Amino acid sequence: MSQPILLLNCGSSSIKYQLLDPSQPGPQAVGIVQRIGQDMSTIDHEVGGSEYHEDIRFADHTEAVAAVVKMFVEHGPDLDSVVAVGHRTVHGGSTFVESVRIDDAVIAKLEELSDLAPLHNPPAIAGIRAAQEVLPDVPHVAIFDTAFFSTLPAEAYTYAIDAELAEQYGIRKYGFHGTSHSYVSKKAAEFLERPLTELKTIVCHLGNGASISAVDGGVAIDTSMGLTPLQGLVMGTRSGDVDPGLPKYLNVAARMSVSEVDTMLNKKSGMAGMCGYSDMRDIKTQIEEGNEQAQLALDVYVHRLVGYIGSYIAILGGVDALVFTAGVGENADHVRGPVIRRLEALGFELDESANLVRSKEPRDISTPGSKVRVLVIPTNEELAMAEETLEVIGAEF
Ligand SMILES: Nc1ncnc2c1ncn2[C@@H]1O[C@H](COP(=O)(O)OP(=O)(O)O)[C@@H](O)[C@H]1O
Ligand SMILES: CC(=O)OP(=O)(O)O
Ligand SMILES: [Mg+2]
Repeated sequence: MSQPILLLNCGSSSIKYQLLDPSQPGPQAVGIVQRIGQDMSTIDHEVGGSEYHEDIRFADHTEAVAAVVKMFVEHGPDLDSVVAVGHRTVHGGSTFVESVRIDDAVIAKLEELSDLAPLHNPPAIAGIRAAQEVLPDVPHVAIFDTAFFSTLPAEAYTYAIDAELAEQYGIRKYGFHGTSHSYVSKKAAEFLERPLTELKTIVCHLGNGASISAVDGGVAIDTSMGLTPLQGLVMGTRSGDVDPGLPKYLNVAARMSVSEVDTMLNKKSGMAGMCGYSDMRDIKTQIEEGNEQAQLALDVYVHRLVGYIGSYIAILGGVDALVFTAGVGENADHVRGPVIRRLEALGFELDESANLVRSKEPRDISTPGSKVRVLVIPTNEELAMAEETLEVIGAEF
């Protein structure tokens, strides 16, 4: 019996979606809306071997979700037989450590958590509301980015701040992109034909948002994002790590409010802040055209990443595989190349021509002599979300 599930993955700059039927191989439809909120957005919808593309500006995720629904209406498949919808929901806080069926109380809690994920929970809530309007009679399930990191040891998730304050306000490292880090670390073990339980893996999820995790035997032991998805690596528009003294300094020196500083760090920093471009494709073009600011921005991005990789090798006590995934990790050889070259002293050796190969398949881009396997593994958050959705609705049937 056909039981398609609709999966909506609202990222900060994109919406990825799939219609998946667990009884069928491969998705029935797959699509992506990109560059939401930028000068021009795109939507690509793929069904039964046909591809549909439109260039339209979507100011926000509500407009983008409406366009996704329109694609289904115009080009199919019919959404009438959908049995459930799975939504990527970034911040679960301490309330949600596993996937849940969405009701009004869940939405209210997600709204409360919006302050902690201002670029993510509001789009996810917009996606949930829009999808509930189109498909009011089926269960909607929230799958949390934070869930995979609920295993972090206390020494990794505790901030060195006033313990009572931390307890009262739930201040700790939560970690994000967990569905992807979990999926990709399992895929790495499969690709290497080694038991997950014996593998030390570092996963670099480099998209518009970016995070890195240390996974020991399938269990996450550290990750770069924190209380919010702002901490850690350099991202498209987010600063990642800065001196915690910065808000106070800007408050005094530039008379910026806390909220202005927060907006600056989330939306006007990272690659966009340093060189005016948030998209690694544009940054590549700019560097080729001699833009020195773009080159500096890439150098900062690579420097930060190399530092985290070195730190996670130390925390893991060694590493078997370093994995690149998500938009930048899967596609940007001009990011992977400089990172691996700088890790040569630690036994990493890049196969330069393998690094340039374009593919949607998992692949090894290290030389046979490299002490660490360097892999590119396309993430598939939607497939992992489908499994979660089935588990939640299965338990309720
Ligand atoms: N062909 C490519 N070359 C370089 N970078 C790319 C390419 N395709 C996508 N990207 C990068 O991937 C990013 C989007 O990654 P993605 O994982 O889809 O992000 P998110 O889920 O956070 O919206 C874009 O901002 C762009 O920088
Ligand atoms: C949590 C996060 O940063 O997600 P995204 O990469 O989709 O923006
Ligand atoms: Mg993403």
